[in-house]
Amino acid sequence: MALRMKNIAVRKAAAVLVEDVDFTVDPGRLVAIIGPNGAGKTSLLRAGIGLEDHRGSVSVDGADWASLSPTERARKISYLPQKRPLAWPLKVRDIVALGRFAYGAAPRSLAGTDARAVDAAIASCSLEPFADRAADTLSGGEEARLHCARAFAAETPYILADEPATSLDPYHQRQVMKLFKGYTERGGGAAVVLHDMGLAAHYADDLLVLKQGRVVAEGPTASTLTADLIEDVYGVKARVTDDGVTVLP
Ligand SMILES: Nc1ncnc2c1ncn2[C@@H]1O[C@H](COP(=O)(O)OP(=O)(O)OP(=O)(O)O)[C@@H](O)[C@H]1O
Repeated sequence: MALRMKNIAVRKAAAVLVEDVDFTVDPGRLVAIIGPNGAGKTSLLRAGIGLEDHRGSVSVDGADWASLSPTERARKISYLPQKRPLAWPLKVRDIVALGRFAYGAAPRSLAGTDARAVDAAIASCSLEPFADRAADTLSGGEEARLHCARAFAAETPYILADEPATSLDPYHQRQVMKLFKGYTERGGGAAVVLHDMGLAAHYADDLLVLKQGRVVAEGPTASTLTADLIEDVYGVKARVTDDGVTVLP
């Protein structure tokens, strides 16, 4: 049981965006994908779920991703894209209910399992006070939790999230990471693109480190995230301690 990507490569004309990346997300693990701007993190996630033309193969719990129908795929992996525009002023509860779409649930008439999944997702993301508000009235932190709730409502075994904590204040960044941690503690497998190495150090079980489209390091966070790695990948000096990561001036 795992989400496995093998030999993933993404090219656009002469540009190599991702080259020969192997990547596994195991149930119960939170993997942080880190690397500088343009390293290929988004391209890898998009290729992994078939949104980007690519070479290589993807399997989910033993099933070849290419052979799954759109509905089967939507029941396996939730994807939080980097850009998450809210096109309509829908109610928070109705947006979370979109997570049940792959089960045939109509947002305004949820029952049984669907209603329970939506209520649980709203509760786990502390969105009860906002459930009947128009989503375009939420603050940035509340909106980030809304997107997490939509993903959790789908009750997929895997979630891929592209920078879910970016542009949030430190408190809300931690809140969002705790949501993913809770999801993996309940048995889900999550891969989360992060730019904040402190968050990665604190919350991720494993790291996948990309640079110029290639994997330069991977493994358990504690042994993988070193000052040498940070200098090699980002070109900055850093101090890595049990308390976290400090990027030096
Ligand atoms: N259609 C395209 N043609 C050429 N290059 C592209 C195309 N799409 C993306 N790229 C380039 O591919 C590289 C990888 O982009 P990607 O968005 O995957 O990186 P990223 O690691 O997610 O970056 P960031 O941290 O800035 O979000 C970037 O240099 C980007 O400009």
